This record gives sequence, C-alpha cells and structure tokens, in this order.
Amino acid sequence: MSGHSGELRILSVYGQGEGPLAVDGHDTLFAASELEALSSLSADHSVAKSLNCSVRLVRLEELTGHQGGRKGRPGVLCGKVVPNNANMIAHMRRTHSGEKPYKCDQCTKRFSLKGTLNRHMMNHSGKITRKSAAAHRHYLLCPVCLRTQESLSCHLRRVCMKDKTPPQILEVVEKAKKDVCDLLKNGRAFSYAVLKQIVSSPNPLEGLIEELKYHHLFVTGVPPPLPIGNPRLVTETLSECPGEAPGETEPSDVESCGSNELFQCRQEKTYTKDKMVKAKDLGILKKHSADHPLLKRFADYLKNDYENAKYQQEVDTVSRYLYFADPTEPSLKFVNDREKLRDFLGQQAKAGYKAQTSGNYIKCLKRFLEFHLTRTGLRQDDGELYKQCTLYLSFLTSSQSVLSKQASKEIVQKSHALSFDKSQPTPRECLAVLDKGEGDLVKIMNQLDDSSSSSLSRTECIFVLYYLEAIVILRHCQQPCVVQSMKVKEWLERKHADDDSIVFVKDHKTAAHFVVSIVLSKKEEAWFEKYYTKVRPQLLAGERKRKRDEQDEKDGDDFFFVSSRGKPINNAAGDLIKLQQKCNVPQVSSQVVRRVFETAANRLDDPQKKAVSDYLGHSGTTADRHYRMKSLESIVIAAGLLKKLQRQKKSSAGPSGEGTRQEALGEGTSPQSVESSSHGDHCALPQPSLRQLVIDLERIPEGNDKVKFHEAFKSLLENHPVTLSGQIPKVRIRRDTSEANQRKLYTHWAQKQLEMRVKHTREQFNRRRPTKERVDTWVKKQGWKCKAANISTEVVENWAPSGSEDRIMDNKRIQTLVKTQDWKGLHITQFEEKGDGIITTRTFKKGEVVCDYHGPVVSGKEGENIHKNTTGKETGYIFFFRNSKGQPMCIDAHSDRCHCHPDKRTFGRLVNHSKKNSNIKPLHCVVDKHGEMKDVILFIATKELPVGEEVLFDY
Ligand SMILES: C[S@@+](CC[C@H](N)C(=O)[O-])C[C@H]1O[C@@H](n2cnc3c(N)ncnc32)[C@H](O)[C@@H]1O
Repeated sequence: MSGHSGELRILSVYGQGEGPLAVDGHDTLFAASELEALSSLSADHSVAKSLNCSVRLVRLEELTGHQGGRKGRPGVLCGKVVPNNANMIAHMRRTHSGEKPYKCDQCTKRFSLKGTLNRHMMNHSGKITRKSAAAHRHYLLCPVCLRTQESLSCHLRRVCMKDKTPPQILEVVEKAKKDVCDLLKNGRAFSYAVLKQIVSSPNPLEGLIEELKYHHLFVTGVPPPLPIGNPRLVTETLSECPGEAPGETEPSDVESCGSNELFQCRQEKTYTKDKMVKAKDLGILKKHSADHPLLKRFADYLKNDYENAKYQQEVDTVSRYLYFADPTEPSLKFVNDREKLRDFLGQQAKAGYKAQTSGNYIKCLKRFLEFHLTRTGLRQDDGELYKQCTLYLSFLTSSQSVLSKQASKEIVQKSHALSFDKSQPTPRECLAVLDKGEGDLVKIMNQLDDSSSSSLSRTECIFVLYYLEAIVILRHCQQPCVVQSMKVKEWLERKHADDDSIVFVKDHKTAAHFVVSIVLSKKEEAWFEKYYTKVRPQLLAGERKRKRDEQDEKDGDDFFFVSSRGKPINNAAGDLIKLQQKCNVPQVSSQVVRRVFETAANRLDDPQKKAVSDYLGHSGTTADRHYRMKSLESIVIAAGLLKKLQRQKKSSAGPSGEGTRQEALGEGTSPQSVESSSHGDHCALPQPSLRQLVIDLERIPEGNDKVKFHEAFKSLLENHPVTLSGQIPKVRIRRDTSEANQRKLYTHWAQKQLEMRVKHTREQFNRRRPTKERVDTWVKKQGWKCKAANISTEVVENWAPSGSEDRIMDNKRIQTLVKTQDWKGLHITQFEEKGDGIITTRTFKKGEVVCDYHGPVVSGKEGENIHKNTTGKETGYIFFFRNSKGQPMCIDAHSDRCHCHPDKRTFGRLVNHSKKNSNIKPLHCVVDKHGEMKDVILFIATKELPVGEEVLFDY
C-alpha cells in the first residue's frame, strides 16, 4: 500500500439499516487535493451523510506509523466506529500503533489505557482510590469456566455464553457480583470447628471443596470420579430397594400403585400421596418423553451394561431433572447451570423429600453423565461441553456428600425418635393381617385339595398371592423387593433343615450384598407349594391369553410371585397395603415391621441379637462374614428367635401392664387367642409398650429356666443320644420333652453333634496337618447331613497334633504316606560340607510326623555286614534300632533308590546329623500289613519347624 502524505483513507463504512456497505471507498485512495475537503470533521460527516452511513477517515501518515493492523495483519483494523477524528487518532495511537501513551511517573512502565495506569499507580501509593476500587469489583468469577474475568459480561458474551441472550448474561453477571460481595462479607472467615470436622471426615478433600464452595471459592481441576469397575455391584448399591428409601415410601412415579387391580379398595390419602401432590404442584415430577434419543440411549446403557432390571425408574429420575432444567427438550445443557440443581433440591425439600431421596436423584444424574463421558463421542464432538460435564460431575459428587451426611443425620434422628415411640405397633399387631386372613387362606387352600373344584376365582388367586407376599414381608421381615425378586429356581432349590425349609433369594435389590434366606415352617411351605403348583399356573394362564397383544412385555415365568397379568409383581409394598385394607387391619409397612423386630431383638443376648440381625440382613456385615454365619442351622436358629419375638402377646397384662415372661414371648399363645385379640379396634385396647415388656422380661430371673432346659436336654439324650450320624430328634419328640424349650433342644443337640463330628474329624488328621479340601472330601464321604465347610474350617484353622504316639500308625493318612513316600512340605537341598540335606517348605508343629526313614528292614547282623561292605558314598545310610521284641534290627537305605520307589529319592535317608540343633526324633512304630507286622521309623518334630529350616536329628 503506498500513500502520499496528506492522503486520507476511508477505512470502513458502516451503513445504517442496510448492514455494512462494501463501498469502493473502503479500499480507495483519494488524492490529497480531492480529499482536502474530507480532511476536516465536516467532510467526514458529509461523506457519511451522502452515503447514509458512518465513515472513518484516517490519515495515511498515522497508518504508516504502525505498519498495518493489530497483530501485524496489514490494513486490517478493528472496525470500531469512533465519534470524531480526534478520538480516531487517539484510538489509532492506543490500539493500533503499539504505542503506549500513558506513562507511570514513578517507574518506566507505559500503559495503553488510563484506567490501567491508575490501577498500576495503586502499587506505588498503597492506596485504593474510589475509582480503582470500583475497577476491582469487576473481577468476577465466570460460573461456567470458573475463571475470574476482568469483564465478566464481555467474557460471557464472547466465550462462555455466546448463545445466550443479553438479559440472561446480565442475570449471571448480577449473580456473580452478588457472590463477590457475599465472599467479601462472609466468605473469608472459616470456622475452626467446621475445618476440624472436615479433616476428620472419611473424605476430607470432598468436604473441603464443599466448604470452599460455600464460601464462594472454587477448586479447579477436580478429577471426575473413576470409571466404575464393577457395574453390577454399583447397580445393587444404587438401586437400594426402589420405591422404598429407608424411613419412607416414595413411589418412583405418581401413577404407580399396587401390582394388581384387585380389591376395589378405597385409596387412603397417605403421607406419601400428600408428598407427591406437593411435588407435582412444585413442578418436580414432570418428565420428558422416554422416547427421546438421549433418554433412550441411556436406558439401553443401563439395561445392557448394568443389567439393571429397574432401569426405567432411573431414566425417569434423570428425565424429571432434565425437564426441570429445560422443559423444551432433554439436553446436556443443564451442566451449565448449577443453580438449577440447587433450586430443584430446594423444591424437593419443600415437598418433604428426604435427603436420601435427593441423594438418589444425584446418583442417577451422575450415572447419566458418566454414560455421556465414557460411552458417547461427546469428547470428540463437543470438547467444551465434555469439559463442563466433567466439572459438573465433581459438583454432583460434592453435593452428594453433603446430602449423604444429611441423610445419615435424618436416619439417626428418626430411629432415635422411633426407639422411644410408644405408639409403635407391637409385634403381634404387625402380624394382624396374617392372623386375620389365615381363615380365608385355609378355606381357599382346602378348596384346592378338593378335586371337583380345583379352579379358583381370580380374586381368590390374588388373595393367596397377597397373603403369601405378606408372609415374606411380615413374618420373615423381608423387604418388598425380595418378594419381587424371588425366582422359581430358588423355590425349587430350597433346602430342608428338619421341619423347616429355607429359600435363598440371591438376586435381590436390597442394599445388602448377600443372599437373603427365608425360613418357612412346614405349614407355610405347604401353602407356598400349593400356590406354586395350583395358583401360579392359573395366574400365568390368564396372561397367556392376552400375550399376543403385549409381545414386548417381560413375562413372569422365572418369577415365583406373579400378578394376575402373569407379570413379575412390581409393588409388593402396595399389595401388602391392599391386603391390610381388605382385612380391615391397621396398615403397617415392611419398614415398621423390621424396625419393631429389631427393637424387640434388643432383649436378646448379643450372639442371638446378631443372629437375628444377620437374618434380617440389617447388620451391614460383609458378604464373607455373612456366608460364614450362614450354615443352615444358624439360619434356622435365627429364624426361630425371630418367631419367638413375633409371638409376643399384645395385651395380656394385668392392671399394672405387667405380663409374664411366657406371655411376653408368646409361648402358649393359641391361634384362637390371637384371632380374638386381633378383632375389633386395636388402638382401643390398653397396650403395654414394647419397652415396658422388655423391662418386665429383664426382671424375671433366668436361673430357673436354665435348670429346666438342662433337665429337658438330659431327658432327650436318654432316648436320643448324640451320635456322629444320628438325625436331630424330630420336633414332635422335642415338644414332648419340653414344649417351651423345643427350639433350644434342637439347637443344643445340633451343636453337640457338630462338636462330636469336629472331634472325630480331627482324630483322622491328628499327626499331619491336612488341607481344607482334604478334610472337605473326607467329611463328604461320611454322608453326614451337614455342610463340610463348617467342619473343615474348624479342623484346619485350629489344627494341632493330638493323640498318643503309640497309636500314630493307626492313622490312615500316615500309613498311606509311609507307603507312597509322598511326604509334602520337604525339599532336598545341598549343603557345602554335608552333601544333601532336607529343608522344610511349610511349617511343622511340634509332634507332627515329618517323614519316615524308608528302606528294607533287615536284621541287625545283616545291617552290620552291609555297613562293612559298603564304601564311599553308600556308607552312613543304615538306621539301627530294636524292634518291639527287643531284637536288633536296621533299615538298610544304602542304595540311593529303593526297589519300591525307583523314581524318587526318599527324604528320611537324607536327613543330616546335629546334636545341638536336632529338631526331629525317630520313633519306632509297627504297622499291620496284611497280618504281617512291619517296623517303621517315623521322624517326629520335637519343636515347631519354620519354613526353610534344615531337618536334623541326633544320630
Ligand atoms: C544319612 S546321610 C545324610 C545325607 C547326606 N548328607 C547325603 O548327601 O546323602 C549321612 C551322611 O551325611 C553326612 N553328614 C551328615 N551330617 C553331617 C554333618 N553335620 N556334617 C557333615 N556331614 C554330615 C555324612 O557324610 C554322613 O555319613
């Protein structure tokens, strides 16, 4: 570009109303003479006027001063409209010439803006002027990228909220300003107590981040949570019994109710319903269509990757939040607005949701984001959104930790309140529906026996279904989702223990990570069997007729409990309510029942309490520990204890409210008395509280009962002594011996037999420590009806040599080892001065047989001859001893390989000598080999031998 001095150049022309005009003048050079007129302001305006636009004129000498536009791009300038020529010149100088006109008179620095100079001057003066303080307030935090910005509005407009409207940006700026003020006012002081609490919390870092956030300070670079290793495990943890968070029932959907349409019961307005209505009013229940691709893909992910049967519930949860965040359509944009989540949680709190429920929402949202971060192409498609999602994920994690703390607080408060709640129902009241409905159930069951009318009406079928569900929930204190998860296979594979049968439900969705066991009495088992063989097929058959129309729905073939539509039942809690309404008894939820029995279990001693707690699955024990306790016997014992607690009679107390121990434990309570006591208005009857009963129980001396039990047990043993293979005396026999102690007699007898079996097993392995597998195999061979592991664990874990030395060779294992020379735990190694020797590869206990001195047994004389005739390497391998008749004998092991084991070097002949450090001793024994007595020299450990020790004996 060449120019003449005095030329003016029209840099750009901005039209008014028609957009930018690409007029020639944009790049046209005007001759100085022609532009004489344009060199003044008026000329500038006149051009503008004629073109109906704004024109900028720049003198070429000014342009040549900076050699082009900003960042070295010649001729490309900012296109800014300035009001007049003077301002234009100032603008050009400041912005495009690289010149910095404002100089600090205290140092050499120059600044292009006066405001920047002013701020710089503060460094010298140490004072903040009114003007500069105002400038400082502009350092606001961008809530999206979490960076402080000199001009937030400008930053949002250009970067983080490019697609938002000015009012939306203004709103964010105003909020940021408010936050800064709040930070200055309240955010700078930290409470020592709070910090201490955070530091001692299980996740101090998370707590700290949250606390900083509370103070309007943000931590950047927080990594997103690690990818989930075991989706299945996480699924189980996340979906704790859907629809039943501890302490409340919050159906996943407003519309959801019982699994069936039976009993036209009036729907009572419950607390839960109130809550749902409120939630609906507050707008937190609306959701997007599940057909939206975003939600559909998430559903597929949950269904396939997590094998989450209840995936729709989780999708709905996410959908509700997405709707709240943006009712127009589901999107990931919600990650740009953290305030929205706070609003949502606030609304949930207003509707009366518990912190745990809100926590569940956050869990689902996290999973939704994890899905997008790990399973979609979000990173490649939209890097910025991907980044926002990771930041939001950590925000969710922090929010979750706050909610979980609040949730535990709520649970503790609630259980504390409940433990002192005298209006809590008694155990008997909890079971009122079972008592009241039993008559009808028996009638229906009898009807099934009658071959002429084996088909039930649909209502009758449903009644049986509901009643059996109620047995599992109320009598066996299981969560409704256990009922929903029980499979046919699990029913068919139930185990029998004496009169009881145990159903193991494996794939349930409770928070507990172990198999749920349900101990059914003989009567209950018979009902369940009739349901399975006669009622369930009717329910399934009803469905088959309709199936053609509903191909896509899952059918109930695998599930034990099926609805009248032949589907797996989906709301056992709702079914229970319906049954209670039908039987006209007060509604008691599964949660209340479990709590009542937990409280009632307080009266038990610690091991019993633990057994009940484990049975109920309340203890939070690890799976490992739980499986160990779960021998059939222990499950049955725990179930028996629970039953005992359930038999607590409701109101047999005298005027003082005191009942007898027997009454309190329900012993001798006849079904009739239960029936009569459960009729009428429960609340009208005088109630001794459970607490009172527990106190009464404690007042009664135990001693007398103990004596009675021991007498009963002695009497039982007279006719049914404990034997290794004997059967536990039948319930009838135990009842005849002592009605009150029949269960305890069972336990005690089983315990004695177990002890006897362990002792007997130990004897089989008394001189060589066995492996667990070996004991298991041996126990299985005995044909005892017990779990081999119960015995082998006991034998192996506490193994020590036992029995007299005279009888060691009675031990079959030792006999086998002598014969096979297959001694384990030893290794041949070389020693510099001694030649070969033996070291241990496992520990040996004092008294354990280490190996034998193997070789042909010859007379002493023969031995001496061999000794004389052997030279060199073969000397020193003859073991002299006296046999049981006192005759001199010897074992000739001069040959490196014996005839019977030509493939192996036997250990005994390689044991070296030491007088001082000997750790084994030889023991002469005799073994009967097909009627012929054979001498054996065993080596017995004289002290504990650690691994790697040389085996030595004093020659
Ligand atoms: C029964 S054998 C022991 C195995 C022998 N070390 C080998 O290599 O076959 C006995 C012979 O081992 C050697 N021996 C045993 N104990 C020893 C010791 N403490 N020091 C040196 N040599 C020893 C002697 O040569 C002895 O005659």
